[in-house]
Amino acid sequence: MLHNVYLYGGQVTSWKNAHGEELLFVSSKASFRPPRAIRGGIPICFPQLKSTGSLEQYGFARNRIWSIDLDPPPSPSDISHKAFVDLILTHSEEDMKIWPHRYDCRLRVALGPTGDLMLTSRIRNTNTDGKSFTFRFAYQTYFFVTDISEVRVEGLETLDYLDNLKNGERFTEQEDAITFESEVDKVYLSTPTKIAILDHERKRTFELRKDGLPDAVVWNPWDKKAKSMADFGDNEYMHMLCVEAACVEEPITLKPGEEWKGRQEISAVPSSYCSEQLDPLRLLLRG
Ligand SMILES: O=P(O)(O)OC[C@H]1O[C@H](O)[C@H](O)[C@@H](O)[C@@H]1O
Repeated sequence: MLHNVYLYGGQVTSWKNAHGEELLFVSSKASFRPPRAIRGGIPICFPQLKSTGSLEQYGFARNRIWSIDLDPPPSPSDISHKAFVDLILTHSEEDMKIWPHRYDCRLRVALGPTGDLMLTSRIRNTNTDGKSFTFRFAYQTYFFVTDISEVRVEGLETLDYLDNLKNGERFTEQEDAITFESEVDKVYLSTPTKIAILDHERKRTFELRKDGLPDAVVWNPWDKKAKSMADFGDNEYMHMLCVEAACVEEPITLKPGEEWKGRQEISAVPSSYCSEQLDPLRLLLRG
């Protein structure tokens, strides 16, 4: 059996392991109304996050039709990818009325030799008027989990975070590991490059590795908010967790001709996975 990945527009909507098990969450109430993003999978959020600017919530990229990129820039990792597809989104006349910039937003979706899902985004400023632009970005990844109350996230302990449920106020995480018993909507700042999501019930660990994306959003709407969302089942909050490699606190600025790159890789491994692997100091000591 092969590892599988499915795409809908610029959004990964399914990622299956070699046993055919779905690893991403997609709501049973997700509404497929192209080009709108659907509730689940991995929507790409660009150039705005939340309602921090004048654009639609989380920017327009997740609600656009992307094209196959027939002329992607060469990538040093080409040979190690088992299978990949290159997509591109560029400025449209319509979007330039709301965000007056020219850009190439490229996305490579690749499956590694052991089924890892690798997403690489490259955004280039192609403005011809000499103007820089500024943006934020997130891979809004919905992981499928068996039972949220049995899930633990490691790698974010002791970090500072902005709590979206408290008007974005800044706090420091006090818990040894992050567990879930109510609504959570936090932006962890300057996070390590590896985060682990342990699904105890399924004895499975997702390992998320990232590059170029310093922050990580952790979100679960829990029961009350779930009921208020039209495209989300009342009890589906039990089976999902968003952990999003993102660039939230410090936006990225590109001058004309400049390019930014942000990567996210996720693996699903059996839970003999050890949290020690996340501790860079112990890794260094081990040499
Ligand atoms: O409904 P959406 O615009 O897709 O947003 C869904 C959720 O995404 C993120 O994870 C945010 O941190 C949440 O505040 C938001 O509610």
